[in-house]
Amino acid sequence: MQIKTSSTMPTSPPPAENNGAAAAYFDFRAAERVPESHVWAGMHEKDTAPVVAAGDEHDDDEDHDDDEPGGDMRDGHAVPVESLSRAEEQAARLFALPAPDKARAARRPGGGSTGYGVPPYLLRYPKRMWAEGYTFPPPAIRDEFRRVWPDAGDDYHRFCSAMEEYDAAMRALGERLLAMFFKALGLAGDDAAGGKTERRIRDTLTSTIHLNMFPRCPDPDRAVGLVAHTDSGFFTFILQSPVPGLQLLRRRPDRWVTVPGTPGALIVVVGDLFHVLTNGRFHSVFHRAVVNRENDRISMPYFLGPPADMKVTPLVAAGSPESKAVYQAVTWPEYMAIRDKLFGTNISALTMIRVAKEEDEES
Ligand SMILES: C=C1C[C@]23C[C@H]1CC[C@H]2[C@@]12CCC[C@@](C)(C(=O)O1)[C@H]2[C@@H]3C(=O)O
Ligand SMILES: O=C(O)CCC(=O)C(=O)O
Ligand SMILES: [Fe+2]
Repeated sequence: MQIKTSSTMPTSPPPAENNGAAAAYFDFRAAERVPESHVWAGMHEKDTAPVVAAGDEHDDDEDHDDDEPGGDMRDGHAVPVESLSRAEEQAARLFALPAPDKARAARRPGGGSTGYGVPPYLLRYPKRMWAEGYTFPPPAIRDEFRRVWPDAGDDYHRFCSAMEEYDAAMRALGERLLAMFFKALGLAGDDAAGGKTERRIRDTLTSTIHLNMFPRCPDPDRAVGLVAHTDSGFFTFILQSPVPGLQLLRRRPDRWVTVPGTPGALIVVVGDLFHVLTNGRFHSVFHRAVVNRENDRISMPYFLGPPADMKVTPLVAAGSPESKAVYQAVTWPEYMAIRDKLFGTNISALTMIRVAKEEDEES
């Protein structure tokens, strides 16, 4: 395996026992120290981007006005909040189950990303992260969680109903946000072509829920909850809880911004395929999760993206100064395959499908 040279990459080879798709998680609860298999050197050292708290940073070249696309989501009742807290509560119950119960639902080799365990892409890193995870597409909830609760009792039903409600709320929000993004880009449905594309994308949106549990950590400076990455799909909703942990990378100068632990706040993370779809006008964002000494943290990122067979083609607004697509059309699986091939290099998969230079650099 190739070892990346960037400062956030550890340099020792992966522990062999962690390479299986269904590798069991380390017993975080019992850990009094961070074992070598989970040590990420250099993560929080001076050579990486400094960390600031949201609100403490100043940015002169960006305007924060009331016309931002998400502006009118704030009033009214965009999201049923009880559904979100119920889902969080049920996610916590899932992770509190005995290890063998969770292990019954382990990812199956070749089973894609569904199941309990490290997502395949993250397994390629030589070190493990301080997290447990469970990934599933919402239509599979009932089948998937029979593996955890084979008796299909009350716990099973409570869990499944909570996840289904969470799915309904997030999907509705995703559809509304997509409409706002299209409007903001001047691609809204007034003209026939734009409207048709918008509808086609909205009506075929696929979603994936990834439940993360980041256990409290005896040495948070030497561990990583989730290594820096961009999401590959269109966009991701990340509900915030009182325990902070999500950090976003702001560029030029690079610094990690800690998202405050505001319960009920939803962060929208733009992914690579939305970057492609909007022809680079919406940028995908690097983000990561850090861990802390005191508290467990649960997150439930909700990923929205195109169906596997949809070629994502850059949308170029009529009458905009920019007149040609700067990215090649790709499907999600094609994009993942490119990203996978580039693992261990410092080359972004977006660069690989760029056909013309964007005016701003992407180094
Ligand atoms: C729908 C998705 C989105 C996935 C793949 C699949 C299921 C799991 C998601 C994550 C979650 C953790 C980071 C990431 C980078 C990973 O390795 O698995 C994400 C990835 C992506 O956004 O590319
Ligand atoms: O837990 C978080 O805040 C980030 C999760 C995330 O980025 C992911 O799962 O892709
Ligand atoms: Fe992410």
